[in-house]
Amino acid sequence: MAPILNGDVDIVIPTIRSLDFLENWRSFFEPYHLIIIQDGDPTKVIKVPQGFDYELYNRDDINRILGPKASCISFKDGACRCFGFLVSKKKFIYTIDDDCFVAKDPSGKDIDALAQHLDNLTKPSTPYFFNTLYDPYREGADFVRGYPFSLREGVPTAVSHGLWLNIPDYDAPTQLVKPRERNTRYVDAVMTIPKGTLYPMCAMNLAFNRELVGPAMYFGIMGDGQPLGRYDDMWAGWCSKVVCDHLGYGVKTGLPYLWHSKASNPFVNLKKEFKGLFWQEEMIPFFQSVVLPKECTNAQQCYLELAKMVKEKLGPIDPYFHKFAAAMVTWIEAWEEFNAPAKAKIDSVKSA
Ligand SMILES: O=c1ccn([C@@H]2O[C@H](COP(=O)(O)OP(=O)(O)O[C@H]3OC[C@H](O)[C@H](O)[C@H]3O)[C@@H](O)[C@H]2O)c(=O)[nH]1
Ligand SMILES: [Mn+2]
Repeated sequence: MAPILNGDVDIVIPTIRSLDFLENWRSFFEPYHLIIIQDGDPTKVIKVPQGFDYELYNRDDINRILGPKASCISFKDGACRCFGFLVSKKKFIYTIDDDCFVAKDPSGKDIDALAQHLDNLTKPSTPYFFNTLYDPYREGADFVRGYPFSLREGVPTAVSHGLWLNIPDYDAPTQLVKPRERNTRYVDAVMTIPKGTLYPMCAMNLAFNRELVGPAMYFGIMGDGQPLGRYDDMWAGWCSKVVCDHLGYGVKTGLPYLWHSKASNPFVNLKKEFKGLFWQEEMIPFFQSVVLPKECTNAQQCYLELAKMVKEKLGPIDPYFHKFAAAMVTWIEAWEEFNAPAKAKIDSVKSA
């Protein structure tokens, strides 16, 4: 793949707090364009540190730009970040939370997380056969004996999922029983998540190829007025993984690390996550059973088919999933409006 230029990347940041953390990233982020999604009170002024090239959207902007379609963008939840994915025109997205800082590798060197993500995204993935020496395209590694030569070309990588030192991304029950647990383990590896395997995608340190999988990176209707929260990235991770598996794209996890500085309130988190803790026992078998039609040849078409399946298969769990399926269609309508001129198969879903 051609080398990535600064102009090929947007950094999307959801914030309901402050952007002071950007000072810590200045040497790595200043050459790139930022898309800041200001959640919460739109009258609050969020200061962007001097010298960054950015566009900032608050709730009033989202409502003005999307009109009635704004109903598919969450309010009072980090899920609002997907508005930035929608309005971006770039090939690559990196999204990061505002309480994440530059981590150091075991040698004490600052980790340029964005550079590692872009390296992950420009090298192939190996979803069809696991390489036990991890990333075979990395300097100093290769495919091990017995690895089929017919599979060594790999497939395009659509998602790069990074990790976090210090505060781990635990669910509320785990946070409650292990309040002082910190992740101090730096694992020097990047792995492809095998085809057919789902994973808990965390959006704290996440990059993806917007052209390959952008339409499937919808973070759902969470937060204010919704029965669920903190399953925004999980939902997007399950949807994007089944879409990548169907389209023959790869998903990687591992390096880079960043430093997650603060734990969110576990009691608030428990309230947000509560229904998800048991609904996920039905959502995950649903995603594991998804078979997308071969006629679906891009992420938009796959996503509209998924929306139909969500309505049919998860709708019986709770009326929320009917709303969710409708929001998935609205998201694709908005995506088409802002991106692909070609009309997706929206009519067929609408008539379903
Ligand atoms: O109402 C809100 C709450 C938060 N944000 C922004 O979202 C980012 C994550 O917020 P926070 O660091 O408080 O949550 P964590 O529990 O650490 O994050 C995990 O869970 C929520 C997300 O899925 C996140 O990706 C996970 O890592 C941060 O930038 C907040 O400012 C918001 O916009 N609106
Ligand atoms: Mn956090």
